[in-house]
Amino acid sequence: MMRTRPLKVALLGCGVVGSEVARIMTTHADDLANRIGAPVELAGIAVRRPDRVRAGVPAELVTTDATALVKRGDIDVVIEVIGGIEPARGLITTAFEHGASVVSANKALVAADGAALHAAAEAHGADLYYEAAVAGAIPLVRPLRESLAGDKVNRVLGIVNGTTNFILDKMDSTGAGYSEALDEATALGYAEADPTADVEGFDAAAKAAILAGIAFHTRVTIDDVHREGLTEVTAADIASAKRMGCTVKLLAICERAADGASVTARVHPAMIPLTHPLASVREAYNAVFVESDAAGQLMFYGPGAGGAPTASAVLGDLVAVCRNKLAGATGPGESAYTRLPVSPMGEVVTRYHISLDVADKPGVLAQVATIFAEHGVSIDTVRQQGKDGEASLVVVTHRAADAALSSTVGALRELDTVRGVASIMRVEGE
Ligand SMILES: NC(=O)c1ccc[n+]([C@@H]2O[C@H](COP(=O)([O-])OP(=O)(O)OC[C@H]3O[C@@H](n4cnc5c(N)ncnc54)[C@H](O)[C@@H]3O)[C@@H](O)[C@H]2O)c1
Ligand SMILES: N[C@@H](CCO)C(=O)O
Ligand code: NA
Repeated sequence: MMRTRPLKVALLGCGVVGSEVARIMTTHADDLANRIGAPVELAGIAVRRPDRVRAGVPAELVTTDATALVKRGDIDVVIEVIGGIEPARGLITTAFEHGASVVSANKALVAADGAALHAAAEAHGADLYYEAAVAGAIPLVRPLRESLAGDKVNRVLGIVNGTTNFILDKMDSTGAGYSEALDEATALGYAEADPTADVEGFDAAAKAAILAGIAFHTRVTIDDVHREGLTEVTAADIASAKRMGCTVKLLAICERAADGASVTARVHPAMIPLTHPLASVREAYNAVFVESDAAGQLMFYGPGAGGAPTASAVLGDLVAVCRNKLAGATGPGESAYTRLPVSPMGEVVTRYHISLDVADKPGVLAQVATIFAEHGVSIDTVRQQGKDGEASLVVVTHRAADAALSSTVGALRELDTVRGVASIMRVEGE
C-alpha cells in the first residue's frame, strides 16, 4: 500500500549528474513512488552558482546553503553529487547526524575515507550507498556487496574510466590527437571537473580501491593502489601494440594473491590482445570482469560516465535507500572482516613489453638477454629492427614479479649499448 506522506530528498550539487537526477526524479515521480511505496519529494537543491539557468529545476528549491539544507531535520535522504573531499565529507557526516541516509557518486571521497563514512552511517542507523561512484550506470557495487556475498571473489579486472577509454579509442581509431580527444570527452560530460584525475589515473585508482575493498571484504584506500596514468602512453606504444595484435587500455586490476594472504590493486595502461573482450570496449564505455570461485567469470558492461547514465545508478540507490527507510531497516554496511593486507606493486606478477633503443652491433642482444636472465625474468619473444647503426629491440617477457622487472630495467639502463628505454608496458588478459 502506498504511503501518502512523501520521503524528502535533498540534492547537493546540480552539475552534469545532479541536473539529470533532478530531471529524472521529476519526470519519473509516479514510477518512483510506486516502486518505493511512498512518493519522493525533492525538498531542496544546494548549488554553488544559483544564477546558472537549470532547465526543469524549480527555482524555489534552490539554495546556496548546503549545510542548512542537510540540517533541516525533515530530510530523509541526501544525494551528494558535488564531488571532491570537502565540503562533501562534512555535509555527508552532518546528514547522518540529522537522521538522513546518503546516496553519493563520489569515488574520490569513498576511496579516501570510506571506512569513517560507513562508521558514521552505522552509528546513526543510516545507509550509505554509492553505486554511481564505480563505473557509472553499470551495477557493480551492489552485485559485489549483495549478489556475490555468498561467493569468493579472486579477481576484478576492467576498464573503469570512461574519459581515458574515450581518448585511447579516438587516438587508436580516428588518429585524433590527445588534447582534441580529451576536449571532446569533457564536452560530453565524461571528464571530472579537473581532468587530471582521469588522465593521471586517480579516478580509476579510487574505483579500484572501492572495488578491491568490497570484493575482498577488506579495507583498501586510494593510497594503497599503484597508479600510472595515460600521459606516458605514446603513439609508438599504440603502434607497437598493434604489431603484436594488441591494443592499449587503461586497466584497473584487483587480485587476491595466490596464497590468499594478501591482495593487490593497481591501475596502469596495459596491452591486451585484440581477441580479448576488453579490446572491443569503445568510447566512454566501461567493462569489468569479476572472477570468483563458484560463479566463474562474470562480465559487466555499459556506460561508465555521463550525466544520465550516472543518474540512473543514483536513482537506483535512492529507491533502495527509501525502501530501507520505509522498512525501518538499513542495507549492508562496510564488510572488511578479512583484514587482508594490500601488497606492494613489486609483488604483482605479470608479463611485460619493453622497447629498447640499442646500438646495432655484435653481442648486444646477448648482453641484453643476460641481464634478463640474471634477474630471473624469462624472455618470451624478441623483435629487432635496425637502422643506421642503431636498433629498436622489443622484448616480451613471460610472467615475472614487478620488482624483478624494475631491477632488470635498472640494469639495462646501465649498459653503454642501451641508448634508452623507450617504453615499458605490462601485457594483460592472456
Ligand atoms: N560526470 C560523470 O560522468 C560522473 C560519473 C560518475 C560519478 N561522477 C561523480 O559525480 C559527482 C559529480 O560529478 P559531475 O560530473 O556532476 O560534476 P560537476 O562539476 O558537473 O557538478 C558538481 C556541481 O557541484 C557544485 N558544487 C560545488 N560545490 C558546491 C557546494 N558547496 N554546494 C553546492 N554545490 C556545489 C558545482 O558548482 C557543480 O555544479 C562527482 O563526485 C563525480 O566524481 C560523475
Ligand atoms: N570521469 C569519470 C566519470 C565516471 O566516474 C570517467 O571518465 O569515467
Ligand atoms: Na556503478
